[in-house]
Amino acid sequence: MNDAATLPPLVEGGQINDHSQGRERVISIRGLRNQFGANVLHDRLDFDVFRGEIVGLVGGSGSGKSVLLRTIVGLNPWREGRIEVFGEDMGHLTADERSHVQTRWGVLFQDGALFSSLSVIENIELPLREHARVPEAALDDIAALKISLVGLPPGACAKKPSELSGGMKKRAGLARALALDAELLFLDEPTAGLDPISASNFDSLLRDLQRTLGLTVVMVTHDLDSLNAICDRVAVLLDKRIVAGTMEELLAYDHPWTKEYFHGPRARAAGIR
Ligand SMILES: Nc1ncnc2c1ncn2[C@@H]1O[C@H](COP(=O)(O)OP(=O)(O)OP(=O)(O)O)[C@@H](O)[C@H]1O
Repeated sequence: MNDAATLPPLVEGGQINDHSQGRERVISIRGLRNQFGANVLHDRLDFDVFRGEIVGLVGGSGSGKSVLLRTIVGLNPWREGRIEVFGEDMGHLTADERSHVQTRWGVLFQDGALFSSLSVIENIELPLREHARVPEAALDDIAALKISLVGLPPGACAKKPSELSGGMKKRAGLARALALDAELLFLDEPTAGLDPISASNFDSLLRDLQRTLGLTVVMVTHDLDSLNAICDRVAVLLDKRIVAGTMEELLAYDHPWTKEYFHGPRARAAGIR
């Protein structure tokens, strides 16, 4: 793998060109280093995410995409660097401050499966019980609202996750991630394992929710169709750093990995050119 120094030049926040003007940074990372033993995953990594955008996070297998998401949400202690979310310095929060920040984001991780012993509605009520002071009588109504928001029929409420299709499970997971009225969503390969039609329906749902709720979304994906269809910008984990830009900027970016990825046959099949 090339050394980070060989990356064509970037501007602030790992961007190819500056898109920051007049925009609020919901996430701002500077100089991040993550390392497991001798395995350095992130080094001098900068990354900005602006309010209201959907950013697709891509990169080779094992390049550290999931670890980056887990680091931002506080599930992975990092070695060096500064991470701000909503302007809060994530390295220096009290327990109360951390718990408050956590109510402003939702996560749908690959391993964040729904609890199989609970019904769909009980799964969605969990974060409401844990983090919000919602009166018991209002829990069912709020959870039912979230279930309809993600396009699940009311009949899904009482079902166990095992009774749902793959696409419905993803929607239920999304409803849980949105239970606390999150402003920011972290999704780790949300369309993995879905057939192309269900994946495309999930993408449309995400785009609709992002528009109507004003969400900011960071989404790890291997799905070039999703990248092309719904992402405003794409962030590539390259040589331990983030290179972020619009699809056009990445298509023109001079690096062997991006050239192969964005100009390969799978990209062409997804309509990227
Ligand atoms: N807690 C940990 N301890 C040690 N190594 C870890 C830990 N978490 C992740 N790794 C290693 O870090 C590397 C990056 O993992 P990560 O899951 O972030 O990759 P990824 O880019 O999401 O890959 P993929 O696209 O294959 O899912 C892998 O080699 C993984 O084994």
